[in-house]
Amino acid sequence: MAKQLLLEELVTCGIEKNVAAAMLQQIAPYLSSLPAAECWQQISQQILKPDHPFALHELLYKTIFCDWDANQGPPPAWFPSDEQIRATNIAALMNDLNIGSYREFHTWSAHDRAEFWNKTIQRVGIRFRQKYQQIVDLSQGVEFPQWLVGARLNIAESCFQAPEDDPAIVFQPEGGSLSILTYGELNALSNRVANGLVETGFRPGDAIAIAMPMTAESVAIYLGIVKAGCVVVSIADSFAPAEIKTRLRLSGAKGIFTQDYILRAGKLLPLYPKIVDAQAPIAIVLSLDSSSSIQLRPDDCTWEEFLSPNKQFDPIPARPSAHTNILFSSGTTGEPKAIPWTQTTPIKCAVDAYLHHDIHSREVLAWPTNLGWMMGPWLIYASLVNRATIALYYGAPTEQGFGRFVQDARVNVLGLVPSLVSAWKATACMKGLDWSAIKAFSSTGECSNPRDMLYLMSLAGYKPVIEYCGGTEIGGAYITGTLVQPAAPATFSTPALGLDVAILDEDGYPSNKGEVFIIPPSIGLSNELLNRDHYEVYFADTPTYPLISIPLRRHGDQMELLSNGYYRAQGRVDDTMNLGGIKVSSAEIEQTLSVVEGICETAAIAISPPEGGPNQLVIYAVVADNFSWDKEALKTSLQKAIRQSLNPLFKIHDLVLVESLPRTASNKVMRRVLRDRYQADRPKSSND
Ligand SMILES: Nc1ncnc2c1ncn2[C@@H]1O[C@H](COP(=O)(O)OP(=O)(O)OP(=O)(O)O)[C@@H](O)[C@H]1O
Repeated sequence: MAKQLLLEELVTCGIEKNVAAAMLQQIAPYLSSLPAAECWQQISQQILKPDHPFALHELLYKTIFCDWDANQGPPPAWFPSDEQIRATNIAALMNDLNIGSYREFHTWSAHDRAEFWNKTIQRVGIRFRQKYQQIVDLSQGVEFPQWLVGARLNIAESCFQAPEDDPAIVFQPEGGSLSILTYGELNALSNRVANGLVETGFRPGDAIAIAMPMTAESVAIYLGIVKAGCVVVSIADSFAPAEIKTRLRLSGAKGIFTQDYILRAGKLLPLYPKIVDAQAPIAIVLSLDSSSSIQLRPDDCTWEEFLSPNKQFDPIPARPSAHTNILFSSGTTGEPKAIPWTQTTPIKCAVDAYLHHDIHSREVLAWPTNLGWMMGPWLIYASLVNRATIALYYGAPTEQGFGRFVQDARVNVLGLVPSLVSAWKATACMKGLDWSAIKAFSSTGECSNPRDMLYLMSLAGYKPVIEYCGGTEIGGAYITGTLVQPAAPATFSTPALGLDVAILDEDGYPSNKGEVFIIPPSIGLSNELLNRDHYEVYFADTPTYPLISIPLRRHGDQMELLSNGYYRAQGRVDDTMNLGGIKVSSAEIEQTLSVVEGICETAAIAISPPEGGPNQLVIYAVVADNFSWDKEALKTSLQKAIRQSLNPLFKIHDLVLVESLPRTASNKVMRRVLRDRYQADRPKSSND
């Protein structure tokens, strides 16, 4: 089919008629002469600009790829050039190993895992006090691997190998200006923390919590705790006292670092009183607002009182399996799990970042998060082990101030959760900024939708989005992307290097769509849980992969392998529904609905009717502020989208319009809460 583009179509996107005419003249030769991929490369890099209306970006993308086979998922919106590929860390390693193609490289990494980790540990320069005699001992089975046998290390030491004067952290308080903490300064500050801990009476192995925003100080505190041989207990600052209390109890924390207030969108929110309500142990309190003299409990002390003047500290070496951090999963599917990270988990963070995000020394990496979510500690190791710079903005990432920070700090890799992009798209607050320093985005936390990811790519003149899916108990990703492969919005191009995945159907046979299992072992995969039986949670009753008879590790996600070898996330196994005998994931329905005009976001849930019988599909939807909707008309549009793109048999039973969707503290939609809410409200809201 010849690609056609009409002047009126450009004008409808908001382009002035004479500008549109000139643009059409530029575009037409590409459209008529080049294959789709090349045509898109030319147009996306040379004609489309971040300031053009997004409707124009979308129109051109759809027109150019009008013949694209939808079984392959969305078409790529970024293609690496040979020069870009040659400059990557992956290419350097492939060159070393004399491996010619990425697929071959992944196969090698998954088959010769010991050698993969041996090589990458050397590449990123992990420091050992005593080197390992063996990379992995699997004598007790892949479910119980012993990594780096015989080694002694303190992983914080691997964070300080950049020149002392290089920037370790670039940061900016809300309304303030950019500041830099060098590697030398961060090292000295974390040593003062480690000395402070020893002087206060803490001993190696003690668990010490951090409940405060991710700031230059909290990064120094994190590294100081690890240097002292203690264990960080990461608690997100947004939690209520009861949740903080549970996490302190589960981890047996003996002390806590916190802050008096948090500044968010111009408001001072008290944090220390929440710590007191949680009956936390001895607290070391940083002060955001020096004018407020918050009354401390008798045993608590201020940051200034706590900090040792001694800037030298010899980090305590430990076994590879020693805990460094206790994290909690987000609890999307139930009670959060208390997951210890060992001295080796950070190696997974650093190696993923080195290979998949292609982090080089002195590059700047931003990822709005908190130490309470795995991406917080991940960001520390991903940046510092690779001698790069962490970029921290203390204000809300939903506002333009954040975008300006990304511009001014010359951020090279910007990570985020998909809901942040929806917010930026809804308010257009990131328009007009210069994000040209960005070389890649990364999205994690929950399923993204292709439209929002295309929008994100367009904000920086088309740079790839590395989808990054894993979990707290993985220390990184099990499935992701690279900078040596084309990037298609909201898809993954590869299982993570150093491991492999298997997608199985309900009967345990390999399939293109179904539950995804991890083929272990890998550095980063957890070996213990504090509040559950690790083997029961991840290995008991999992199928054995037919061809290789290795026990598979459960993760609870649904995945689809597309015909071009890329993957698409389908949400959690628990969010899968059976509609009229056909299995479908909520994520698939939500992705389909995301393109309907006026829709900001949706959550699809299945409800069992009280009288029994097949599940019914209920859609919760948030609509755009400026959209004048009529519920029945909207329901018809949604139904039409499902009929056209998914399956005419999936009938929407009910549409519920809401202001916002319930989310976990880490921003994940809690469909189980919606299911409970709908069942409870059913007589009122159902249209039976
Ligand atoms: N890029 C992504 N695309 C799709 N889903 C993602 C992505 N990144 C993360 N996720 C989802 O988040 C999960 C990991 O989150 P986390 O470790 O916080 O555990 P959780 O599953 O949310 O919590 P719990 O185990 O307590 O239910 C993944 O298994 C996946 O379902």
